[in-house]
Amino acid sequence: MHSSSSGELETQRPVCRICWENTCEVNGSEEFLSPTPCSCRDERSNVHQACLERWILEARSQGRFDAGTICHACGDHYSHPALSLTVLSDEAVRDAKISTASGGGEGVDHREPLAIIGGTGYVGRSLALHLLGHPTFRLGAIVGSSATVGKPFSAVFEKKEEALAEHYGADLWKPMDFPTELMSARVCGVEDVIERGECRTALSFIAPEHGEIEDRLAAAGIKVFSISPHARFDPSNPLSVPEANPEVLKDAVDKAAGEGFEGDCHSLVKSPNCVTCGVVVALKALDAAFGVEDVSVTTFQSLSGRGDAKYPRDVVMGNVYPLHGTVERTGEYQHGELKRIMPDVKRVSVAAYRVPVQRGHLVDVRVRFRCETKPTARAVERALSSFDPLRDVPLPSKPRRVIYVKPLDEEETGPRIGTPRPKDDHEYEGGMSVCVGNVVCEDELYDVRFCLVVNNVVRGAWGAALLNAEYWHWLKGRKTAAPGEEPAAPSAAARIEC
Ligand SMILES: NC(=O)C1=CN([C@@H]2O[C@H](COP(=O)(O)OP(=O)(O)OC[C@H]3O[C@@H](n4cnc5c(N)ncnc54)[C@H](OP(=O)(O)O)[C@@H]3O)[C@@H](O)[C@H]2O)C=CC1
Ligand SMILES: N[C@@H](CC(=O)OP(=O)(O)O)C(=O)O
Repeated sequence: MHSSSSGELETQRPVCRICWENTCEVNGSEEFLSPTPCSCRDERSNVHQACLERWILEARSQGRFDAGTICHACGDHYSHPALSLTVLSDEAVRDAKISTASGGGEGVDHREPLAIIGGTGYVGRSLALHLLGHPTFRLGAIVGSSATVGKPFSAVFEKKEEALAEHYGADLWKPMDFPTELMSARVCGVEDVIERGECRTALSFIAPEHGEIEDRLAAAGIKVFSISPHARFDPSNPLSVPEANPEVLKDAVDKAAGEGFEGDCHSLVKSPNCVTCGVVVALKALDAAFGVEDVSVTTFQSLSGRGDAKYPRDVVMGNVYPLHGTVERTGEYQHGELKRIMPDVKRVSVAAYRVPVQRGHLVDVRVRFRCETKPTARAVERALSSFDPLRDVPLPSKPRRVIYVKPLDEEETGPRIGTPRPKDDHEYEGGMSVCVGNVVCEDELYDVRFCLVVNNVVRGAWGAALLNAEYWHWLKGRKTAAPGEEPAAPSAAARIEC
């Protein structure tokens, strides 16, 4: 019980068992999960959903892979529908006996095997951890270059993680822990995947100069979902972010059905650049509500955006530098992709910078609207937070909230801290939600400006490819299960009157 300065006892308010506050320290909610997700009782039964999700992710990143399935306080198995993304069903975890292309393989696992191309890289390693608990896909093959083929995945994983942590230092870089569940996995080559024929779906995280690997897989009849810039601007390859342009994959599946699905593998399903993946959902939400005319984007991109390639420490530490004119074409990609996904936007201006942050890209977005009467900041926030165009489509990796709108941090004592911030705001819903804050409409040049944090490794990389794979399979399932019956058409958010 708290006591006030006058010595009077204040009425005790229930507190969350994780943050020890009534108001959630993650998102300001005062609601506790109800019903309680485990057998914890009395004062331990109260828990904010966002706090629990954050705790689960932290525990998992420290190698506790049963976090999210079992409550570490009472030992009970979690069951709560609202925890669908981060908390795995008991069944999914029990069944998660990983069989890899060259080892493991005990037990029956009915989930579809996925090949991860570029699986030994930064994005691939992060996905390998996540797939341990995925309800419909399992790790089928970890594919690397000739430098790593045949090696134990654990040795490659740990060596690369150690190298990054040593290079950037513990203050900046936190390595991922290797999961014991994958101890028997070995790295394999692309030819192994093609010859074995077990994996019919591949997620590709490969540099553009090795893009022919994707073409070889496609030619072998394997459906490839890729984040690589390779062939990303080829109009025959769908460029898809399911919440932003759901019609693109839907059209592709309709077309594939006409060709018999197995014959469709020639087209690669592409996700855009990591920044585009985040910015485009916010812009689509605003376009549906107010009509987007012009967009200016300035990015502050974290170091993990370049995977295992290490920037010289003395250049990046305590520094910021423009990416324009360097080998990194990130700004150029964002410009072209925004124009392709939102062809009605008139003018797009992009400037990209690299900053010494491990994970999470911060993006400053400025927009001019088409609507005559300009919206208030609150109306913009409402349009963003209510955006849910796939609400009727049940995909395991789809965030419950596509966009989290964050109010300013308000502390009773001490100054307000500007928000959102990459370090603190990149893990909503396991990194699949985009976080928006700092929404300002009093600007002399633009109708609104705001900041956005996108998790470049999850929402901007493997999560983007995985969501496309899930959506593709869902659309395909609907198509083959009930010919003639269309999946519920995802509709854009309702237009909000200005
Ligand atoms: N990091 C991020 O946040 C994002 C990255 N991307 C894009 O994703 C791709 C991968 O990114 P990231 O994981 O960060 O990169 P990394 O450099 O960390 O990983 C590269 C991967 O490619 C493999 N590889 C390299 N050469 C070959 C080859 N000749 N044949 C087969 N495999 C090969 C590497 O294998 P080996 O270990 O054997 O060398 C490794 O698995 C890039 O195109 C990047 O632009 C997109 C969005 C976000
Ligand atoms: N290059 C991006 C990551 C990415 O999205 O890759 P690409 O631009 O190759 O699609 C970054 O620096 O953060």
